[in-house]
Amino acid sequence: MERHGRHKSAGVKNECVQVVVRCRPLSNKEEAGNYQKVVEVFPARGVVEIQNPQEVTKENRKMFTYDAVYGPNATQQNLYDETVRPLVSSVLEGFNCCVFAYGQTGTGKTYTMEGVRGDPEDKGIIPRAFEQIWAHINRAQNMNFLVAASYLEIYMEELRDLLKPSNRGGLELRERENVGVYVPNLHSVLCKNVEDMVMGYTNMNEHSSRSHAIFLIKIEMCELDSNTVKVGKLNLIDLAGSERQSKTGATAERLKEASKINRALSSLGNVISALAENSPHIPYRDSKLTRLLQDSLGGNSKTIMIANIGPSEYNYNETLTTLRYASRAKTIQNKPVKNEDPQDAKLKEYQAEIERLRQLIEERQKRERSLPRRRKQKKRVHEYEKEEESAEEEEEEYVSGEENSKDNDLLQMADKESKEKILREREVTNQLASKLQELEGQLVRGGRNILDTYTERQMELERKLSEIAERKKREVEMQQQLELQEETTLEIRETVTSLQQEVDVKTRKLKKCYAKWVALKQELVDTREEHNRDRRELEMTQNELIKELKRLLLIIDNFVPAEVKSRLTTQARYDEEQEEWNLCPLIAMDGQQMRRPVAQPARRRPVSEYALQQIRHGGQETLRYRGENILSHELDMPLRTTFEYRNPKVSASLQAVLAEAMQTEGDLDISTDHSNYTSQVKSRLDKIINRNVNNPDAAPAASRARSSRPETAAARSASAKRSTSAYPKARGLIPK
Ligand SMILES: Nc1ncnc2c1ncn2[C@@H]1O[C@H](COP(=O)(O)OP(=O)(O)OP(=O)(O)O)[C@@H](O)[C@H]1O
Repeated sequence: MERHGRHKSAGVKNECVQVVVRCRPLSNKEEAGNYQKVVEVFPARGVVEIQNPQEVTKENRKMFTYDAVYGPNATQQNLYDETVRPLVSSVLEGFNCCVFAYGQTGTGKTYTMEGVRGDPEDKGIIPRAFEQIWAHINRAQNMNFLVAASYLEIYMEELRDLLKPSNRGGLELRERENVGVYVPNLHSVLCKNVEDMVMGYTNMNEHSSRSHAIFLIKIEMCELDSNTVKVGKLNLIDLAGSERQSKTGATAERLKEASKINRALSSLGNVISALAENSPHIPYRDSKLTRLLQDSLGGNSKTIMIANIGPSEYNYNETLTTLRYASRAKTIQNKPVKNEDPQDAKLKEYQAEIERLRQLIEERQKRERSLPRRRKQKKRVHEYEKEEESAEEEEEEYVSGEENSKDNDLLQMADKESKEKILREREVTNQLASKLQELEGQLVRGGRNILDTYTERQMELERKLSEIAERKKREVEMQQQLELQEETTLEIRETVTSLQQEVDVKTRKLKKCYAKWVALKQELVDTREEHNRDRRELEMTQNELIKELKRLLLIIDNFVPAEVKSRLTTQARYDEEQEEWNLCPLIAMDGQQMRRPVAQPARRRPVSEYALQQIRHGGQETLRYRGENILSHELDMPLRTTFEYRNPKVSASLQAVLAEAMQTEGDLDISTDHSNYTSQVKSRLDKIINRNVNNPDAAPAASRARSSRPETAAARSASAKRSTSAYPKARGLIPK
């Protein structure tokens, strides 16, 4: 739980609002009413637990953690020493600090802030803070202090001066940069000692428990050696009790009052929530209370919120609300800054004025002292002059006697005037001296208490107390950290348990999966073997089929005419369903089926001569030759028509060979029988071919003439083929 020492901007240490919860004992009334306690506090851990009285189960207990928690047995001294004393020490270092007590009516806010008057044991925070401040001032060496106290209340959104009741009505809130929110005409009393402060405080008008009472202490401090000034401010606030309207007693006036108080308190709640949620808009301006607390909540101040609660089941809802508010307030961050050398410090003004008055008085006193001396000197000079002039005086006795009496008169007059002047000067000096005394009286000189052994022991005790407080705070923090860690450990343990269960389930699943995997693996082996068998069989079948195909292709290539073959390739379609090959009709370019033209049914067929003769001779066999169209049968379109027929081309070389065979060595005897003629031609051809093979240069002229032309690659391969065979191959046997 890192609550202190968080830095936000360079140089300024952010500090969270410190939240302390104090639970009072059951009141006599509550005990008499036999109300149950629903609140339990654990100061060592900083924990408060609250149980819903309607549903008493362990799950219904709500737990809240705070910076410190005090139960019914905690003393005022404990609370002060552990939480407020360090804060007041900060005031004396020049910080703005604030302590405010929040809670439902009758939960002990006034008891905590003021305590029981006249009972030194039960003194509250305010009188104890006075004591601490003055103990510090009385011990501080070489320092001047100016201590001012004000006391005001906010009642139904109206500010009232509790130290000067005549000041009522005219008080307003103002805001100034570097000063913050302040009340301009608020009466403040300059205190010279602790008695002044306590007297002022105890004699003041008592505030209503339905108003917010704010005690303001401003301490200006000046170190005489360095002449540096610091200003510490302490706001001690006893808020009005938050109360349910149903519990207030329902007079119209009371309801109006309660609703106004609640509005101010709810605006305080809204400010706390907005700050806790880091909202961009903080509604400080919603009420005078929140405006006054502006610096204390989220501003330049160190703040302690004391949330007072009661333990009774009767107040369960209000207590829960207070605990929730307090919990939210924990997250509010303040930015306390030391107020060093402020421009508006009165102390500096006072010191300058005192200095000025001192110098003035000194000058006047000097002048006063010098006046009678001057008068004596003047007298002596006058007597000497008189002796010098005595001789001449005898001669002119009459005249000089007259002048002498005049001089004496003048001297007497001067004496009288200077005496008056001296008296006047003295009077002014006395006035200045009394003013100086008054100003000096308002300034408090530190270090009045001589550092005797008692004071030293007291200081030591205070040091020890603050040490103990610090340790206790650390203990609570550590305890809270420990609890957090325990919680985390528990969570981890739970997670581990759930993980173990998960592992068990997964192991079972894994085993099942493994068994399946083994079975599948075996199946795979079986399937693979079966597949191999099938494949071997299929390969054998494929080989057989390929053999058969080759045989059939050989037959097609060699014995099926090209056009039939072409028809087969273009028109043959495999019918997947019937698993057989069919010959489809030809499809024209336009996608239409090509049909053989049919004879026009209306036109008559030409009748043959034979048929005509038969008709003439009255033959009965003419039915067959009747003139009507007998071709109703649809035939396939031929691939070629007779128009497309071309004579087979005989290659030029063969033609040349044949021509030579026909021309050379005389005419062939065509009259002889056919076999003789054929053998003659054959022997001639053999001769020519042998000659051509042995002597290619002696090839016929036509052939030579062609070979003299540059040979293309195709021509070269054709001639190579020609040379391998003596005869042109039969058409049907030419390999495709
Ligand atoms: N911690 C405590 N120990 C003993 N008595 C307490 C404690 N807290 C409060 N009380 C007593 O409870 C009563 C109510 O306390 P107090 O008047 O301080 O409440 P309050 O919150 O200020 O009420 P209101 O909002 O009406 O001003 C007083 O009699 C007071 O002595």
